[in-house]
Amino acid sequence: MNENKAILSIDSLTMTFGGLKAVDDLNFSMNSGEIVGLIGPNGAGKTTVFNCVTQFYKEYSGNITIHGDDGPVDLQTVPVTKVIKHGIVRTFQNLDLVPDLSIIDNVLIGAHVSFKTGIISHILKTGKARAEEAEYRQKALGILEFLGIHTLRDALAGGQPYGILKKIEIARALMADPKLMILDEPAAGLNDRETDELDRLIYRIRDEFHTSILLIEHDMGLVMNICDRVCAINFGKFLAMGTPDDIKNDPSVQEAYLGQEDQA
Ligand SMILES: Nc1ncnc2c1ncn2[C@@H]1O[C@H](COP(=O)(O)OP(=O)(O)OP(=O)(O)O)[C@@H](O)[C@H]1O
Repeated sequence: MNENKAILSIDSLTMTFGGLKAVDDLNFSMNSGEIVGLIGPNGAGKTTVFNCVTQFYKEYSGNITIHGDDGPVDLQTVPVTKVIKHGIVRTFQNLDLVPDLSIIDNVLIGAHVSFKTGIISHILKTGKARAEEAEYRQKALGILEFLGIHTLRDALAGGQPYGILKKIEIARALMADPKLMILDEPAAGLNDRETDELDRLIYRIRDEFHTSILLIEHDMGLVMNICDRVCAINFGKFLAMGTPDDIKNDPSVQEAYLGQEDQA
């Protein structure tokens, strides 16, 4: 599925730490419904790109634009806490869950951004707030079912295997009805069976939730299997963007990765 309508554009993105250009005049864009992988050797600048897109870093130069239903929005004008309102959600490599809460309550944390009734109504548990909570609980259950972990809904998140924890984080992100999901190393820590399942899950998320997916992943098998297109960077600079086959055969990409092996 590729609707050929831009969802995210990155134009001349540069992010500097002291004297170091972590991202250096980077340009790429992705279309609605696309699964795009951002790859590059260690220290290439991938995480910095994610942190700029999600506005965790705001001191960048260049433009990052989300093309939502209401037209293009320059994300630099959007506070980090409001980025989710523009349909962008992110999962973290270091899972950001509350171990002492049940799985479903962890997922419901992702819904607070969408609540229409105010916080006071929720504290006072007014009828309207209770109805809204019930509606979101139902939605959370549906998402847990989609991910195949609904029977665990009342179990504590703490102590669950890594594969389950990752699914809880994905469930929480899906509560926000994302237009663009940003996945930070989704396969890290998963065994082979879980990684195979992740391939299919990412497709199902794209197709059933009508979202685009941008991912950083060191597991090249996963990247090459699932991505429609791959963007390769090194030393913060654009190297190449194309289909997985184009990228595998691109001399500049091969050289960047060989350089990394030489250092190892
Ligand atoms: N907060 C920071 N302060 C200073 N330097 C940073 C900061 N974050 C990243 N860098 C530097 O910017 C460069 C790009 O780092 P970044 O983490 O974006 O790369 P990456 O491609 O995500 O790497 P990896 O694959 O190893 O996670 C590196 O040289 C890194 O040391």
